[in-house]
Amino acid sequence: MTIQDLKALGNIIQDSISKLEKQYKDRKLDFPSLDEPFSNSPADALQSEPAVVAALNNITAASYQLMSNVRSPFLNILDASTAYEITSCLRVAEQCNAPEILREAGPEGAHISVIASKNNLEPTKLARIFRLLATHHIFREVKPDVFANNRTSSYIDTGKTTEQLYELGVDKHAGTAGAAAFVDHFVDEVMKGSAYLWETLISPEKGHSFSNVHAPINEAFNTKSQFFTWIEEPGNERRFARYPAAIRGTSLWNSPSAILNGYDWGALTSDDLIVDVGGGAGMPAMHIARANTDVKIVIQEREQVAEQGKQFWSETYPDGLNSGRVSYQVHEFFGPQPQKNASVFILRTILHDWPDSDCEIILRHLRAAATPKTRLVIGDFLIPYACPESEAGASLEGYKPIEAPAPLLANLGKASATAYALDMTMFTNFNGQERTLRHFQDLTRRCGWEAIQVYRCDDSPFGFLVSKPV
Ligand SMILES: C[S@@+](CC[C@H](N)C(=O)[O-])C[C@H]1O[C@@H](n2cnc3c(N)ncnc32)[C@H](O)[C@@H]1O
Repeated sequence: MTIQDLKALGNIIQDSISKLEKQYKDRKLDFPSLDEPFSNSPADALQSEPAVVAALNNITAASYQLMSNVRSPFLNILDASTAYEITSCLRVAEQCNAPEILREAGPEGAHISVIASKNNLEPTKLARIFRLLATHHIFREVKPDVFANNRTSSYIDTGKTTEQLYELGVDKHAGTAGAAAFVDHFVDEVMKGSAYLWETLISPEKGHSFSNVHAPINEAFNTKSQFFTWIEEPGNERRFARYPAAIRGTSLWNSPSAILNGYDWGALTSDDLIVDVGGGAGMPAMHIARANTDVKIVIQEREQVAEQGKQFWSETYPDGLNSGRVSYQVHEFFGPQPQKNASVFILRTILHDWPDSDCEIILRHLRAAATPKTRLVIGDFLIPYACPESEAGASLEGYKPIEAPAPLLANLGKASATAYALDMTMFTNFNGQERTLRHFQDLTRRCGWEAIQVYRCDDSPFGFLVSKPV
């Protein structure tokens, strides 16, 4: 990197800010302030517009690349070596219900002793934890030892009162979109599992294995159970209870309409049936059901999760279930598929949970139940390389590699980082993985499906791959 390259990065930032300014000015809005709590305002909603997303991605990628260039290698590597401290501190803040306590305190904030006493914790230790977070722009220290929410910290506010939260046996995440549960899952079992990545790689038994019980989480928690079995075992009650809410949170990592752009749902009629295989609490299905009020949807899940899902629907969109248009079916996807007349099978964030050999079993069962008109919609990250794709890339209708202006990394670096973090999470929990488009094309072809189209929002590497039976 030369001074010219630094200037080029600076120019990308300047240009992108000018584009943002125009988008906001045109609508007579101001850009949301980091100091203010998140609200579902028009200014917030504008952040999902493709032109705005493109500018935000360029700013994110360029500023992180600029920062990485100008800092000393030792400080860069030290930051990377201690990133887990942010994770640990975030866990404390979430467990303490700090976003909710600070919402009630208002913009003036609350002295750390308020958070400490509500949680029976030592206040000076807690202040240091919140100061680290504030230094990373999560919470604000408005006066010495007085903290307030900011845009980022308030995003994991469940909206519940502190009185509700400290009631015995309360389900903190019930009825929420899942942001806090998502954090809670990552900062607990995923972080602990991830700490054993190296031990797993060098394990004579697990290192070269693609078995679903040879994941870092198996090493970390000394268990031989696959993740979905393990999380239902005694001792994991809290983890299991929050898991469906955490999965709801996966609908927040790109614009809420991403699933709606994932297929031509509007073309489906009341004669059509969508089968959401491993549909979880059914957040993506709920988006589809609200947008297309004709189509029928069956959400298939394991028994306990189906019960959790029904509970969530009855709290948030009871009409879906009451009208009979949406229903849950208990089904394990490693067995034969009972729905033989589906227009669409959805597998959203399912295949990334499993190594290839397990995905093949799932895909073959769906293929056996497919009619010639059935379409398979796989929703997962389509992992870009960190270099220009050229001959390594795949091509398919609707697929275009990310176009990053030089000298940005070809995959937009920090702006695409979630995809790679999720890839490592899939490794950690399941010995699963996120896949490139070509990997998906090969995998589906082996199971009697032909990939025909990609639908992807421009805002992230997350995409929807449509296949037809061959
Ligand atoms: C990552 S979640 C995805 C949920 C949903 N598709 C979504 O995108 O929100 C994976 C889901 O697979 C379900 N699952 C795991 N093993 C299963 C099995 N053998 N049969 C059916 N569902 C299973 C889990 O209960 C979990 O809800």
